[in-house]
Amino acid sequence: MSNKWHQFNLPDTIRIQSTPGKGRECIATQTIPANTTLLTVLPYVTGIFDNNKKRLCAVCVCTHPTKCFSLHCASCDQVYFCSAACRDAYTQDHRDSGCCDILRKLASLKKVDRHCKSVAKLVVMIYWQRRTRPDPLVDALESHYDHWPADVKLDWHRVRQFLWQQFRAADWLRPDETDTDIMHLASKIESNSFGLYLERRADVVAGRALYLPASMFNHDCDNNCEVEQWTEEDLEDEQVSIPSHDLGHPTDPPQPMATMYPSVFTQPRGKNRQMFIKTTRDVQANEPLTISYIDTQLPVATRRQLLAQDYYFACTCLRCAMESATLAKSKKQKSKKK
Ligand SMILES: C[S@@+](CC[C@H](N)C(=O)[O-])C[C@H]1O[C@@H](n2cnc3c(N)ncnc32)[C@H](O)[C@@H]1O
Repeated sequence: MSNKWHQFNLPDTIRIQSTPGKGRECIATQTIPANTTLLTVLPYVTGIFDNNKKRLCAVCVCTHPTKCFSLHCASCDQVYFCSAACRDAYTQDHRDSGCCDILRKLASLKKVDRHCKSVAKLVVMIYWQRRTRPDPLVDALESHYDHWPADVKLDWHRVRQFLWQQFRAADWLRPDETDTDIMHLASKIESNSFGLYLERRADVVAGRALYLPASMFNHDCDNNCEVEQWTEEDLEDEQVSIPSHDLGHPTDPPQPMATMYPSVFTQPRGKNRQMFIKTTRDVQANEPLTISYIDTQLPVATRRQLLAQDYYFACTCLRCAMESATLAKSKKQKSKKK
């Protein structure tokens, strides 16, 4: 086993194995019962989507319970904070404003695909962060850049040029680094990051984050593990109850109390967005440990299409193989009948 895989800091219950057609995958080293938490990971880097940047704290990644945070980084205006403590943690880390300059320019870049912009935000943060907190695991992540179709590469053209120029001017590049390396990082982010959901709104993806050790978990349409995220605690402690008629017209009939939250909290609302990976059923020793990247309730053709289109791979799981074979057989029988 390569030494670099040990750097993923996985627990003793997991080893990494390289499997043809699947790359590296996590394997159970022993029998693991259902509902066992295998990993608890903090994000290496998080990027909140522009349309939710006021709703999620850029440091602890908690969600404002009802509206928007007002504290923000005055230098770039791209990141918002739940509390002065989170703002101070961020600005202390970003005292050198190079990151803010690039984030601000990126936000105002015109005629750029929104998805590219949101991935590029993480690229900037990783390049900035690696100057003080490099992590060799970022280099070890899998990239599918070489498989990107020409139209996707074209969508990226402007952002690619922008990042290359900015990183060069800021002196952030390693001596032999090229603009293709920047694109490989963009692809690694696409293939290895996890969606950040609004707390209590599991249907709204509000950003994405890299949880490095979790990036070693492959997809399976019959997965035996699941991912959970968690942040907030004591959410209710700062809510203020206001009689609703204070908010409405004085002649309105009396209403029950309404709950309000301040736009700046006295304490950080969370302890970063932790990710848990836990088993959903009993797993045998030497069995691959897998999660699902997509909705596994979908029919096989749709699942395979989504995985190819969004993740650039043809799923080699047993369920796909069996359902694809059944589908092919029934199509053959139908065409014979005709
Ligand atoms: C998050 S990474 C998982 C770790 C990866 N295998 C590696 O070696 O770095 C996701 C990548 O793993 C591969 N992969 C994951 N699940 C797969 C599956 N069911 N079939 C084939 N390849 C898979 C794909 O290349 C995918 O882009």
